[in-house]
Amino acid sequence: MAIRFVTGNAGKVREARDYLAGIEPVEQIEYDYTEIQSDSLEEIAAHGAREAFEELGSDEPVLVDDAGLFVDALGGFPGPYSAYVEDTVGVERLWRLAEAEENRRATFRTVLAYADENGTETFEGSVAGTLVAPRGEGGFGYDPIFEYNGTTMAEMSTAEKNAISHRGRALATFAEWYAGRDE
Ligand SMILES: O=c1[nH]c(=O)c2ncn([C@@H]3O[C@H](COP(=O)(O)OP(=O)(O)OP(=O)(O)O)[C@@H](O)[C@H]3O)c2[nH]1
Ligand SMILES: [Mg+2]
Repeated sequence: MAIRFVTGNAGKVREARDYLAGIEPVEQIEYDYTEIQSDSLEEIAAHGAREAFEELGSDEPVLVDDAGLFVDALGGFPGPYSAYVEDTVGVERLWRLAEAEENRRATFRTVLAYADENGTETFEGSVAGTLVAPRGEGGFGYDPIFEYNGTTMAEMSTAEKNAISHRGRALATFAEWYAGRDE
């Protein structure tokens, strides 16, 4: 059965399709579920997936992805507020904030929430890296300033990014659970 990926972010869809190719088709649905205010990506994603599954109707499962960039020297900022900060401060100025710090380590986290008639399951993935001056044309969001092993995520192909990224890791855990679930 197709999985309805509820998101306005085409980059997330590209990565999920690349990872789940041969497992299940992924359909993008642009439904604006409530992103509750919380420190927990898991709570935000699980709440969104449940709401979307109930509001959208039909029995096809839904998937929601809530992600954030946690900068060590900034106490984890912007974290769950990463989309708001991308829109207001912007990626370039967030880099300039980090540039002033000696410690430029950051972690990207994503929580995937899957909801169907049996309930809601969540899957987390994270990756630690270093913030750098923007490089690369691929990816989306903060990818140009997030370096992993000498390469920014915007310099990677979708498959290369999936092999190391927070989302790729969450998708791997999800795919393993999905293959073993009772239908
Ligand atoms: O460098 C990045 N590499 C990634 O892999 C990645 N994944 C998400 N993001 C950014 O982090 C915020 C998440 O917010 P978010 O989870 O609410 O997503 P969104 O608002 O873009 O879409 P959605 O809520 O409709 O799914 C947004 O600013 C995204 O651009 C990423 N940046
Ligand atoms: Mg969002």
